[in-house]
Amino acid sequence: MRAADIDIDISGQGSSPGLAAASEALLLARDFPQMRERLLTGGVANVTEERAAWHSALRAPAPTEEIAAERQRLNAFVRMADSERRWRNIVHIGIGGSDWGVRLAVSAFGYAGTWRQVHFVANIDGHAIEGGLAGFDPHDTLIVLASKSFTTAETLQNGQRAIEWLQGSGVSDPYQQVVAITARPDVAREWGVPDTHIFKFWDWVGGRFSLWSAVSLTTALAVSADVVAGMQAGAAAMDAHFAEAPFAENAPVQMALSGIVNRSVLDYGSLNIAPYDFRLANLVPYIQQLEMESLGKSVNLAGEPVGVPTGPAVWGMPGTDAQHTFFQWLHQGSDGAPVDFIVCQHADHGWPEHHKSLLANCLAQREALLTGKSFEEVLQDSLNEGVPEERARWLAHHKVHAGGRPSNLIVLPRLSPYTLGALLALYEHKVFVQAVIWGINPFDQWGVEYGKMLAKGIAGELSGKAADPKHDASTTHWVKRFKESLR
Ligand SMILES: O=P(O)(O)OC[C@H]1O[C@H](O)[C@H](O)[C@@H](O)[C@@H]1O
Repeated sequence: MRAADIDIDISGQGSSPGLAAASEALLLARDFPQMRERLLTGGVANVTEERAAWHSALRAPAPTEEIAAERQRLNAFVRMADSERRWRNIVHIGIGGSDWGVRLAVSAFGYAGTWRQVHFVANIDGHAIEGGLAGFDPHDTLIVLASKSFTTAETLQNGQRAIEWLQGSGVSDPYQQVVAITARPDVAREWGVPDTHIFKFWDWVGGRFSLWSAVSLTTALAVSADVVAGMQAGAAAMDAHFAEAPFAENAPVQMALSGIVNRSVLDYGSLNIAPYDFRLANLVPYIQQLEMESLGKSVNLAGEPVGVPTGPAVWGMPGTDAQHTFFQWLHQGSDGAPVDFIVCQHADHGWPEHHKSLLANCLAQREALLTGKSFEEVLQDSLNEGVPEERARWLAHHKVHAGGRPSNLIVLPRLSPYTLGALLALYEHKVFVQAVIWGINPFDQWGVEYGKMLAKGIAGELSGKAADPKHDASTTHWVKRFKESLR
């Protein structure tokens, strides 16, 4: 299958004419065409939060006037900063969707260094902001605060520290060195950020889709505005493919269906992402957030249990590092996991022998998982090497590779903003199709909200508020103990 310049080989997944017919019937029974239409036209796709999930509008070639105007403002800001050679350093402060996408784009296209240095600060751990500010000249640093809600504790606390750092360093007008990107411009204004430094996005952009919004300002400043535009164009091409291609040739649909079989029928509990590209290390956490926040649900839209296992745990690491870390588990462990191999046909460096090895490793790992090696084959290998038969038979049990482990091979012609944008949209739509089939809302994240709320309560207790009597005994013990050490 080919979609937006990307080849998607799903021949490593189970298939049969019966399965294809049943899958199509299931999609229709779930009103998939109508649900897709609602998603792509800005209807209320996120029913529990009563709003659209219209991130596709942000990359449409002809978006709304409001979106186009905000894009122009952002590009003008980047042009101004570049022409005046302002801000050698950027501290990008944001977390989750306000972080991973930008980190991914900057590491993918700025891997060989950028003239502006960027530090990403997400974690509430004070060491993160300490390291994020270290080594930068405060007079030549731009602080980018990226938060859709402008209420996220990590981002606000880290942002406060960064502003104090500017103030404490004698910067004459610190807020001229602060930019806010948010769906709550009013709150950013209350913080003191000037209007010209506030870039807006909208309530209907889910947090994990923020990459498509003005949050990509950091990408534009660190690498270039062309990267942002290229990623948008690639994602828009994948949107068009998703909207128009028949089910049998629709890459997100087909990837979704095999993922459902792997999870809900074959009972694989996880999905491994193996980008054979050093530049795509941050693709793993990006897809991890996309899939696990979206599909980490077990009730359907009617509020009833789904009844089958839903979204898998997503994990991974770039190959070939992964081969020396956990691939043994994939080859011979008792559980195994489907693997998405992602690789570029052409490299952008000047050492063809490295790329040859990379491609060979990618294909070899996939083949080993797929075809395996039987008892008879490994036995014969040992006998050919002269191993005595008794030992060879014993050894063969250890060397057997069951094979039959499912995988996808996703081949980009080369890593460009266009192909990366298309790849991300491929995964987004795959996740959407799976949510439709399982009947769940992929656009909310109540578990994250619950955790945030509890943390806020405990932070209050650590600052002296009365302990919540509803805590379990262990939490009560540790709140008391940490409170003492914080005095
Ligand atoms: O952009 P913010 O409002 O600060 O939110 C940052 C992140 O917060 C939570 O973790 C949500 O689950 C994410 O989806 C979101 O991206």
